[in-house]
Amino acid sequence: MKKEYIIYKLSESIKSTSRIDNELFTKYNVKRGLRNEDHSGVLVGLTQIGDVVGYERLPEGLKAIPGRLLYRGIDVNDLVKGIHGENRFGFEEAAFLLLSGYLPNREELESFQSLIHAFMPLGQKTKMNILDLEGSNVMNILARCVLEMYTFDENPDDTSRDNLMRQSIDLISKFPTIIAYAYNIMRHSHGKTLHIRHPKEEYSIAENFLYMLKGEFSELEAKTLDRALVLHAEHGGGNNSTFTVRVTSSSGTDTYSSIAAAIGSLKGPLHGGANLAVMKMFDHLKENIRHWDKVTEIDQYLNKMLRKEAYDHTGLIYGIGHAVYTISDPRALLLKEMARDLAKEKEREEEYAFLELLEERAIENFMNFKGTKVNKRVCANVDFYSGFVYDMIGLPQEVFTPLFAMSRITGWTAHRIEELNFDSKRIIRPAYKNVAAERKFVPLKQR
Ligand SMILES: CC(=O)SCCNC(=O)CCNC(=O)[C@H](O)C(C)(C)COP(=O)(O)OP(=O)(O)OC[C@H]1O[C@@H](n2cnc3c(N)ncnc32)[C@H](O)[C@@H]1OP(=O)(O)O
Ligand SMILES: O=C([O-])CC(=O)C(=O)O
Repeated sequence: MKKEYIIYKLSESIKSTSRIDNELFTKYNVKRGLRNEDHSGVLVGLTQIGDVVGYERLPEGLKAIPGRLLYRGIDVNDLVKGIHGENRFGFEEAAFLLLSGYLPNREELESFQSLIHAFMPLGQKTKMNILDLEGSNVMNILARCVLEMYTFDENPDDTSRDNLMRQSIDLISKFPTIIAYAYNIMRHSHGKTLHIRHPKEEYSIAENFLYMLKGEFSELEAKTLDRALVLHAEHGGGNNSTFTVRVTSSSGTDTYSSIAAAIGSLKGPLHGGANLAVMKMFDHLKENIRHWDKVTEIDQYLNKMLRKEAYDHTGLIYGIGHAVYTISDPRALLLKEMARDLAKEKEREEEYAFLELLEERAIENFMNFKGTKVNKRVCANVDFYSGFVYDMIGLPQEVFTPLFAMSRITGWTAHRIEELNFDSKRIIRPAYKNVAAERKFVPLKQR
């Protein structure tokens, strides 16, 4: 048999082997996607790190409320506005808060920042290895670099508290360097001059990232990036990538394996990869909708998308909808404010107005399209405006999802530490009901 034919035959078999009737999920009370009938998540763990609030639980059922996000009990709105009100960079502080459970005093913050600076440079060998890592996707290169860090760690498998904390701070510090270098090396493979800049001690993580990525940057760009990093740092234990960290950590595996798995999860377009998917979709809509302010034309196109007749034929409008938030995602509101202000500054108000109208029309068209079949409101999520913000501060699309990882590594490591350190921990192992019939083995010559 030709190799194409055997692949075709095996792939055809998927049609029947992966078909599972919808009614069976109801019959066996299976919580699809670990979600209850009312769309709320199945409770699978307890945490003290982050709280994602989208509804109130009343005796008569769930009541949707405007979304709130808390890091170690502190509202993320207050954190962002508090730090930026003091005109400071805040991502390091958010990382400290998530890892330790409390806000650092000045001396603790300065020591933590020094530690980050000490960990930020890559060893010569890692640098050379990144040069060698061919690839066209920074998330993929990042995951491979993380797996490589295992080799350079003298104590990679030790899950004691001290070692976990050291590894966590090392990863938080090195992600910006790896991502900036990986992007520049990728550009280099397309014929551009290669710049490998050493991180500077006087710079914050946001400034260092911009410096290593593109050399020159403005104060506005660095502060904007810093704010976006604070906003993406943590989202409870249930989001797909953090849950991946918790699942893999519960088996006792090493930090690098667990974090590489989380990077893979975040890359998906339904999760962190949506920030890139939104920008690609936006580029497409800018080209395919002639009048950016004409509601009927926009509605027509969005409906075609929902019917899987246009764009990528998935039926999805990226950046819209969330597993927990229904009325609003607090991060999207802040990013929208940032997008609006930057658009004014960068004279891109027409594009901003189009994106804002797309948000409104997407929500309305989704509700009309699904009708009562989906008894849930949708709202713009964190990924709806972030790509536009990054674009306006001169960041290339290739680093959009890596930036999410560069921030979320803080939440991931905090959750890994928690998973490995609570007394009543247990390996995460849910059940799958087999719904296929049992069959007899048939000897090869009788088939
Ligand atoms: C950082 C983050 O991860 S934020 C999320 C980023 N992802 C995106 O922006 C991708 C687009 N959005 C989505 O795919 C979804 O809204 C998710 C993955 C975020 C949440 O998914 P779920 O919790 O399963 O959504 P929910 O239970 O509300 O879905 C209900 C129905 O609406 C559909 N739906 C949800 N969002 C969308 C959307 N943006 N476009 C079209 N249909 C959607 C679902 O496919 C589902 O349809 P079905 O009942 O026919 O299967
Ligand atoms: O919570 C989720 O499902 C996804 C999300 O918004 C995040 O991880 O930031």
